[in-house]
Amino acid sequence: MLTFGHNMLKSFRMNVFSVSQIRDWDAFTIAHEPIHSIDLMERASSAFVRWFCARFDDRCPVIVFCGMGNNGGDGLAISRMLLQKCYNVRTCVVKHSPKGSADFSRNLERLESLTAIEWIETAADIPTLLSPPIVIDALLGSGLSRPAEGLMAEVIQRINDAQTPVISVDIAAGLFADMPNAPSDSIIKPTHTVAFQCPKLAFFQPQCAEFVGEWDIVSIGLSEKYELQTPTSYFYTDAAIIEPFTKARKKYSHKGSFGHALLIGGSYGKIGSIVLSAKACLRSGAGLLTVQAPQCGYDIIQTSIPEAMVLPDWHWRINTAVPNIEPYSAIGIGPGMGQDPQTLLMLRELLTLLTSPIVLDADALNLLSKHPDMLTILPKNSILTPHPKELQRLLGQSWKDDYEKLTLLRDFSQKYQLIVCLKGAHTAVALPDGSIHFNSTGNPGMATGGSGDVLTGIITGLLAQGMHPTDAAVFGVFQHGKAGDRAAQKCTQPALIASDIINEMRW
Ligand SMILES: NC(=O)C1=CN([C@@H]2O[C@H](COP(=O)(O)OP(=O)(O)OC[C@H]3O[C@@H](n4cnc5c(N)ncnc54)[C@H](O)[C@@H]3O)[C@@H](O)[C@H]2O)[C@@H](O)CC1
Ligand SMILES: Nc1ncnc2c1ncn2[C@@H]1O[C@H](COP(=O)(O)OP(=O)(O)O)[C@@H](O)[C@H]1O
Ligand SMILES: [K+]
Repeated sequence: MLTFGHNMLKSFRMNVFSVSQIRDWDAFTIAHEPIHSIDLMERASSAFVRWFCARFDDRCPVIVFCGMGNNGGDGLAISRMLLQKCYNVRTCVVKHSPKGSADFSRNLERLESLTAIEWIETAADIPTLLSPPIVIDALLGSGLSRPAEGLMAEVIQRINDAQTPVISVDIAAGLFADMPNAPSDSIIKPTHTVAFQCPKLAFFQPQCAEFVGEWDIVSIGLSEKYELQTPTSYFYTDAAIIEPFTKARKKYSHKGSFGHALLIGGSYGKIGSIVLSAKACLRSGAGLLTVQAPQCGYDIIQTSIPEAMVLPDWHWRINTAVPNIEPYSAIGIGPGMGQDPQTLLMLRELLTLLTSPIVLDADALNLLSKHPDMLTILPKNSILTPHPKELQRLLGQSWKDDYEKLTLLRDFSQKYQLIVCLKGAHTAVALPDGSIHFNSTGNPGMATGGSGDVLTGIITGLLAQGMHPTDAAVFGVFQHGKAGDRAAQKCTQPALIASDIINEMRW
């Protein structure tokens, strides 16, 4: 029955390192490649310039704002490279320190032979950005050690006021890469961030959205060995995830080879939820699907998804019956289910019968929140798919910022040994080993009723086919977003509805 093999997660994730790890990674590469730090800076800067030139031609005037650390050093090298490509470039350096870093100083010498540097030593020196050029922000990078203040804060403010495209080198000036800023901090609001080698934790935090903008990663060839040997708890799931899972079906396989899923949900007025889950479950490749729903859903489900079998509850409006779980290879429960006391009894009884992981969403999560004792009887590696409000209910508390939210998410997942997919723009999948996997796909068009029901169906379908629960969660979240992206391309984000995600599912 196991068609996908065992936990393939290791082969398809990009590490998200902390600032101190990035610094060590840098040093490791310099020592082991070996390469001089100035040449590594040259490599980083040319990677940025390649990205930049592919998007902006040399008719766009460019103004590069530099600090005096290595981020500023990158900025100086970028200025030089753009000048050599005949771009119209002004270079301004904020004199925030008596002395620049060694590689900043080397790059300053190299640039001074090509052009005049404009030093910003007081607010009066800040150039007016009237006919808006493109701003490259190389003021401060991952070496930020305190919030930007004084002259630096003033420059940041002026750039933000200019309403011009701003491209941040590595990370926006003033933004901490892996810890929260205070609301009053001065931070560049870039249209785009071009980060070196790996994303920063801040890129996945909703509270940092305006300080990140759109973002891309450019490779600067840091040591692969370091990446493999250095433990981290944060990962980014990119398109490489698809490859280990794209296996052709065996010639003599049959519907029994792909599992039998059971979905439980729906209630009077909310049968549509379980219909969406059911369609997505079948599209995920499950061999057979049974849907348990109240009587009122019988005709609706049989008519809208003839491929699914229906197990009607005796109750007209709600789910009450505990199913015989023996025939099923995976169970998903919750979409549109309601929270009637009789449904609660059914859920509680069902949980005591389980021996393998289950998928829980929506009202199943709300019932768990009200009766947290049930969390302890959930099979290890069960998959919960809360949106932030549902997570808050599960935790029984809120969080002061998005960083604390991640800590609470991880603690919860580890305490109960559950997989928790916290849904959002970069859905965060927390695993019982303490790792958190941020998703790369999806778009705001998916912020529409029923999108989450589709995800429940997908993950249940993957689990039914024998996929390891961690793979089913991370891969399912990725494919859900990917289908959403295809759907948005076809019908635009505002017009996207959950059914479009199902129609764009392909493996
Ligand atoms: N492995 C990588 O990712 C590489 C990174 N490089 C660049 O190096 C950058 C990191 O360089 P640094 O560590 O020099 O860091 P920064 O360029 O961010 O600057 C740090 C300097 O600014 C000072 N500083 C910190 N916070 C300040 C504030 N709020 N106001 C004023 N001054 C402040 C510090 O005391 C220090 O002197 C990266 O962001 C990236 O641009 C590349 O040059 C080479 C490879
Ligand atoms: N801005 C966004 N960017 C990317 N994905 C999003 C965005 N908003 C919502 N989604 C995705 O859409 C789904 C919404 O789920 P949920 O909130 O449970 O909706 P519903 O309960 O209506 O089904 C989640 O998978 C979420 O990750
Ligand atoms: K920067």
